[in-house]
Amino acid sequence: PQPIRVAIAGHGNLGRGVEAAMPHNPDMSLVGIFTRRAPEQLSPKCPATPVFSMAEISGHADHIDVLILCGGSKEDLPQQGPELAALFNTVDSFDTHARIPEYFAAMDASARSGGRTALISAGWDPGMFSINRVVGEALLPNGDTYTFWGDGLSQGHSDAVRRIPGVAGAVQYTRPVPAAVEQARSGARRVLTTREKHNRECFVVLDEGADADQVRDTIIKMPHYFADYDTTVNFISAAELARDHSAMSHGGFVIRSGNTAAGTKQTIEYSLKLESNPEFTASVLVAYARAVHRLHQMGQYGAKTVFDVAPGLLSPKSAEQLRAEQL
Ligand SMILES: NC(=O)C1=CN([C@@H]2O[C@H](COP(=O)(O)OP(=O)(O)OC[C@H]3O[C@@H](n4cnc5c(N)ncnc54)[C@H](OP(=O)(O)O)[C@@H]3O)[C@@H](O)[C@H]2O)C=CC1
Ligand SMILES: N[C@@H](C[C@H]1CC(C(=O)O)=NO1)C(=O)O
Repeated sequence: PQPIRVAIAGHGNLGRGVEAAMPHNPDMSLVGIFTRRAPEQLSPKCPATPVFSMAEISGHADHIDVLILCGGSKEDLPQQGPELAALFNTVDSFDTHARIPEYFAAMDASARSGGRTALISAGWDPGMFSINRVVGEALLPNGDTYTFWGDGLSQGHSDAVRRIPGVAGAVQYTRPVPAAVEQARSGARRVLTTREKHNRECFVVLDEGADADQVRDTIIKMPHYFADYDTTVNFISAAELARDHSAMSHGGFVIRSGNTAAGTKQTIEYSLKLESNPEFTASVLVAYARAVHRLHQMGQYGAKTVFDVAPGLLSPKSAEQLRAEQL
């Protein structure tokens, strides 16, 4: 069969991660990268990959099977997603959890208008962790679920800080609170508040003349990202950011702790240890691009989430092969 023709919209950490994932997926080919910057500004991993201006993307709809949206969730995807979902089958990693219902509705209307399939909020959280939360509570109805991230770099929170006027560069680390992790693992099933579970720490490079107190205040009060957490903001130089904060490792785990009968304790745990958050997330997006291509061929139009995708659709192997090898 013809390779699945994949393109990237947005060339940042995630977009570069998709480029890195391509050689591991020989049933796919990368046919282009689209950017809002001047194409000649970009240096694709493979110099042969054509780079186009985002402004001309509508002219490429006929030779792209799946467009992987790699923009930022804070500002890019809410605008780019609905525009592109009418023209292309799309996969994205939209992760502003509180806004997922409204984003789903906008993507669903747009994808249906174009007879397209749009898989939103893939990745690991939302994404693989979401699946494990849903399966965990279905399997152990009498139980509690805990999600912990880090210690590591959240790309969504880092992107959100970078969008603040006066910020030239930034990263955000998510730090689980040890006492909360202990509580979750103890099986005591205590309710833990958002603030009790994680602290957040930002390292920010300011533009010349920017007001540090105003930037700190904007971060700490930012709804959906920082308002519900104890957050520390450190101001550093661009050189320090490049030297000390280029690694993007992360990870975390989802625990479902429950009882199947009085006193019979059962625990499910799914964990990730990631040396590169963007490369792992991009690998998830590429597997879901395979599923979206198949869903579209099956006439499954509109917006989907990871809850709607049968695991077998992620695999390049046939259903028969999977039954024989992995069941
Ligand atoms: N669901 C999940 O588990 C996860 C979700 N995510 C999501 O992925 C999103 C993207 O993260 P990430 O790739 O790290 O974000 P980046 O900041 O690296 O990139 C976001 C966009 O900014 C533009 N950009 C990138 N670098 C530059 C630059 N040097 N100068 C100007 N513009 C630039 C690119 O658009 P253009 O090329 O058009 O200029 C790019 O698409 C996050 O906001 C997060 O929400 C991330 C990890 C996990
Ligand atoms: N969406 C997150 C992926 C995980 C990490 C995270 C956090 O550290 O708050 N929440 O979800 C990201 O952008 O890295």
